[in-house]
Amino acid sequence: MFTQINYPSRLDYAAICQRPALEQGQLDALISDVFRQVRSKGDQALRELTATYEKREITDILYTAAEIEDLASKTDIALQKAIDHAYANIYAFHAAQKLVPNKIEVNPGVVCWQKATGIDKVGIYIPGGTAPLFSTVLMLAIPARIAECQEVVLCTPATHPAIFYAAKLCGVTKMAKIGGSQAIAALSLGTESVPKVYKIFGPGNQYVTAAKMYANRLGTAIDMPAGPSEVAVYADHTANPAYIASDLLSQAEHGADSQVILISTSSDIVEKTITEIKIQLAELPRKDLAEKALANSKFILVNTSAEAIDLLNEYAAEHLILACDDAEEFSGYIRNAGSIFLGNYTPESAGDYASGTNHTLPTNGFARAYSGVNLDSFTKKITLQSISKQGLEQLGKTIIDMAEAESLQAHANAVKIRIN
Ligand SMILES: NC(=O)c1ccc[n+]([C@@H]2O[C@H](COP(=O)([O-])OP(=O)(O)OC[C@H]3O[C@@H](n4cnc5c(N)ncnc54)[C@H](O)[C@@H]3O)[C@@H](O)[C@H]2O)c1
Ligand SMILES: N[C@H](CO)Cc1c[nH]c[nH+]1
Ligand SMILES: [Zn+2]
Repeated sequence: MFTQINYPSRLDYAAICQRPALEQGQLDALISDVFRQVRSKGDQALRELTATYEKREITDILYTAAEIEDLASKTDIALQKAIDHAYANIYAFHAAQKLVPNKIEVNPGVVCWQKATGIDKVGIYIPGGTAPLFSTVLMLAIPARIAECQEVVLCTPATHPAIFYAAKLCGVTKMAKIGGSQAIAALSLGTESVPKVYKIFGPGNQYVTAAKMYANRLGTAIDMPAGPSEVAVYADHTANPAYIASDLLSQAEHGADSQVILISTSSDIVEKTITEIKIQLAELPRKDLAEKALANSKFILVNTSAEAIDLLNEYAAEHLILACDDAEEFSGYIRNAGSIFLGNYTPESAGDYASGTNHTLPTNGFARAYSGVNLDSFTKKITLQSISKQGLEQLGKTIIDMAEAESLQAHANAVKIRIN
């Protein structure tokens, strides 16, 4: 079902950190062909690729305002309330990330500061291959709204009413009926119906993620590689095996190429978690997908918490659950993870939906170098400075000395002409 590894050495870490992946050469060929088709045939390519990869017929690429309104109104009332609650929490957490204006007088008369401006045109991808992830609408459209992005283009292959309800709530009006790598190509290149954007956001399967990385090479910014979901759980003797099993299964059910990892100092916890997984798995509607993901997964026994820390930092999980004594102190030793969940009462699904943090997170070890989506992802920072004549008189010699040493006389002259 999964691989059990007892007391690995550092030499085993590279193999443990491997995620399931499609054959790279074939994936690259598919993605470059999709981009080629979208570049040459625009909307018509989107219709053809949707028929090929999704067995769906589409005529108009964009939803009309009336269609959005109609679909949104079909959302169950209890679900509307849940989405409203999640909206408020996600909004509050992201609004608190706004840059506080801070002018610094670095020398008398020399003042520097920053301002953040929203990226004008952004594309947000909402996954919908095997599950309609309307929660992702909130995760992307809320920070886009707070950042005051001027144009937000939403692409999704899914048609669940809640996607439209969430989009309406967040003020998104441009929605395209397209998914997969063809949606990413459309956002990157532009077509008759889909505007070309400056930055593409959102999670997705390996096709979507590879397409985002391809778009990035063409010059469109992306949030980060946010591919197949994963979770690592660190559990000591204080953990609850039933809770751990539920958390591991919550990410395993995302797709066959998800991966879940349990690292524990207790063989008893590992054994009991395995038993719990079997019990809980049997009841899941997405049992088949979860089972396939478990086949990619690893349960690892380590000697000490220090070894666990080492391995967790190497693995750089998208989600890390710390089911251990003094989880907050333990979290201080974690350098690489997308998002950390502390203690026995913080399930990972809280962050997926409603606690307020963003669920669009780096996978496949990219948490070593990337952050998850946050308000900053939707902004650029512009620096500003204002120098008085007296300020320039004081700073001038430093600038002139440095410019002349770099053999850039015109740079030095721009100061000399003002102060001499
Ligand atoms: N990292 C994160 O932040 C995060 C967040 C949410 C979801 N996810 C992940 O997003 C993924 C969603 O995947 P999904 O497949 O359900 O939806 P998706 O919308 O990402 O992809 C579905 C689309 O992929 C295309 N596709 C499918 N098979 C193809 C093939 N053989 N060739 C070419 N194109 C193909 C189709 O166009 C299809 O509509 C899951 O892996 C999930 O774990 C990640
Ligand atoms: N766990 C996903 C991120 O990897 C996000 C999500 C959305 N809905 C459910 N889960
Ligand atoms: Zn999830």
